[in-house]
Amino acid sequence: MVQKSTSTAGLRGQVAGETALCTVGVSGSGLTYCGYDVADLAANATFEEVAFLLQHGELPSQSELDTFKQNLKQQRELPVALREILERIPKTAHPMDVMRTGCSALGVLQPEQSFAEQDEHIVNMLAKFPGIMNYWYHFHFSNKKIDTDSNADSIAEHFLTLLSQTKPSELHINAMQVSLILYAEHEFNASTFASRVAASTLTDIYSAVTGAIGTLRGPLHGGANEAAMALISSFTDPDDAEKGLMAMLAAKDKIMGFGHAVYRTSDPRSVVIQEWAKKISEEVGDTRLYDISERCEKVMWREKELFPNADFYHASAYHHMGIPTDLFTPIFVMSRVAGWTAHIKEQRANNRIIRPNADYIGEEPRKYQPISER
Ligand SMILES: CC(=O)SCCNC(=O)CCNC(=O)[C@H](O)C(C)(C)COP(=O)(O)OP(=O)(O)OC[C@H]1O[C@@H](n2cnc3c(N)ncnc32)[C@H](O)[C@@H]1OP(=O)(O)O
Ligand SMILES: O=C([O-])CC(=O)C(=O)O
Repeated sequence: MVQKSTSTAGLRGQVAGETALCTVGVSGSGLTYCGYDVADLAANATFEEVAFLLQHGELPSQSELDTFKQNLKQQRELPVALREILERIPKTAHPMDVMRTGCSALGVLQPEQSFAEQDEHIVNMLAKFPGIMNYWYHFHFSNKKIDTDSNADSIAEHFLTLLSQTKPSELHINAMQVSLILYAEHEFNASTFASRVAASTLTDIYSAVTGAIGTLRGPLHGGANEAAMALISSFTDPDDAEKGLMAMLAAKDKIMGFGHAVYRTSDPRSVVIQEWAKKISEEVGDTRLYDISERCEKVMWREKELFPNADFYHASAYHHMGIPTDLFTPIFVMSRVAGWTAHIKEQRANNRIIRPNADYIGEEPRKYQPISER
């Protein structure tokens, strides 16, 4: 069994600030957004309701939700200069680099001039991120300059419509709603903390979100959903997965999509997305990757007491929704921007620059030596 670290390396277990947005693992495994259980939200809410909740601390009334959705719809079209920038980013770029550059470019073209404008810029990012990803993707991979202004009712439907260039099925729209809700917020995870550190310098909102996107990109964080896809698709069937995993564990490899810095026994998001992964696999009539995933879960618990995190079952779910693997982590961005920006607002509302100390472990004080004497 893996010994879960009790050291404070990586600031593990340290309190680094206050938030009213989210609790993670308080009862060992739970997750709440502004007091609501994430499983309750995933079963009943839309992503827009959850984004509003994170931004305003309360669920919207019908008229508040209608106005919020209307504002989001009105901001979907990308400025010409941004489309030109996206066209110049090479086909070989990683889509997360496209998202990072797209967000940064938005901050150049439509800068946040004062914090009083922050809500407008949050709507701007929520509305435009699906278009940024899909405009670049279609320009390079289907030789099309797509219209990013769809009539879709939700961000979930809008993203899937732009990607497939057809009307997505209700099953896929509902699965994407759930996925966006599960990914929306997670307390002081690495990318959110990065956004709060940036915000604490009183920088603009696009700079703080650009830093967060770069932080989410890594395989130990959001990039794990893509790495989990690479893992499960490297196995031919569940028995092959068991054999392969045992070899990887013997070689002390990290198994992507397993383990967590805070949860100790389970990630409450995993069981929710697992159900959707099963439904979607059965709908396409191909449960091979899902069956492989289930076996991985069994082996990892038996061998290491490690459990699937939010990313693991997203891999087979997204794959069978026809989403290219490289776009998995950018979808995480389209959702987590709701959480990042809620934290940026919270940091700004009660700010002190985040500037911890370090324990010095270097050389004792010494005199400069001229280069001729070294
Ligand atoms: C949405 C998200 O960002 S969820 C996280 C996504 N990331 C991944 O799935 C990547 C794989 N997982 C990991 O690398 C880790 O579990 C992390 C980064 C998520 C958490 O890291 P930590 O807080 O350091 O984990 P923890 O303290 O529980 O780890 C203790 C031991 O378990 C091992 N361990 C943890 N996760 C794994 C894993 N997935 N595979 C193999 N061993 C693991 C660690 O290597 C460590 O062993 P060591 O002390 O010999 O180095
Ligand atoms: O909280 C973390 O460390 C990582 C995580 O699960 C998330 O950001 O969703």
